[in-house]
Amino acid sequence: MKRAVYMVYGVACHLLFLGTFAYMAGFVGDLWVPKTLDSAPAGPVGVAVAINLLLMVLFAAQHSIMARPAFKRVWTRLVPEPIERSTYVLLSCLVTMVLMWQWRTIDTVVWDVHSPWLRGALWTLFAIGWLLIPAVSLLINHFDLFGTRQVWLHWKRQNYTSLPFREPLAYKHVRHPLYIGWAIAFWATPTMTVGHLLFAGVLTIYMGLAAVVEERDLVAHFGRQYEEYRRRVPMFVPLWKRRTANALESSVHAALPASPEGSRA
Ligand SMILES: C[S@@+](CC[C@H](N)C(=O)[O-])C[C@H]1O[C@@H](n2cnc3c(N)ncnc32)[C@H](O)[C@@H]1O
Repeated sequence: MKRAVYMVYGVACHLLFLGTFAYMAGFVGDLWVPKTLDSAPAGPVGVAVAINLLLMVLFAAQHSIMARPAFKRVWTRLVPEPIERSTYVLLSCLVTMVLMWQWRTIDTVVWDVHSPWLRGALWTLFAIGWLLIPAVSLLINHFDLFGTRQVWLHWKRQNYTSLPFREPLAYKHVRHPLYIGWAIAFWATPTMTVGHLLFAGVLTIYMGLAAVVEERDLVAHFGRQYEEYRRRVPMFVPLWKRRTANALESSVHAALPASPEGSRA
């Protein structure tokens, strides 16, 4: 009975993610859905900026803190291991929904592209970004990332086994293609407002920092294999010269507090 409940819970959390993701595409693109980044200007700009920053800090804190090993050790005393990832997914969806629900529009236009060709190209890029995210997650570990593999293994009375290091397709060229997909999805728009720019800018900076922290975990988890991968493959920009990239990454690493152990982001 418990295994069936976990299975249903895991699948429900996964489906909730897919729904939240689809809504978010409409939210960011100002398309189809009732509430979007640019749908309803409200109140003074200073207040809107403060609320939006607070929402994004909440989003970043939930995503980062809950992925750390120390947090998971305490957390799994309350939440059973097989549904730990699904619960992470559930809370990530809830935080994302709050962000979208409470988002304050700042509709001052930063750029507005008029050329139909360029508009078409930017919408194509937007679609590529949103398609790249599920595609890359399928390449690497989609069902593990969203917790359904964990409940499925539990359902079959099998122990959880972590997935091995891999370099499928895009991972041969950059170490964080998923974050590149998100960045494209956030930035590719023919009409950029101040609110949209704030959203894209803050979340892009967050992903840059999250990738650095995630890599410490990945080195701790995969060991030399990931260290060697880091030496060989650039972080975000394909063909980026390793020397420049290494210097940049080292300075970010130096600015962050030391982390002794590894986990999944
Ligand atoms: C949220 S995903 C983000 C992956 C990466 N930052 C990206 O942008 O593509 C994090 C998960 O990917 C896994 N992961 C990242 N790179 C990997 C690799 N080369 N091989 C296997 N797993 C990897 C980590 O273990 C973690 O569970």
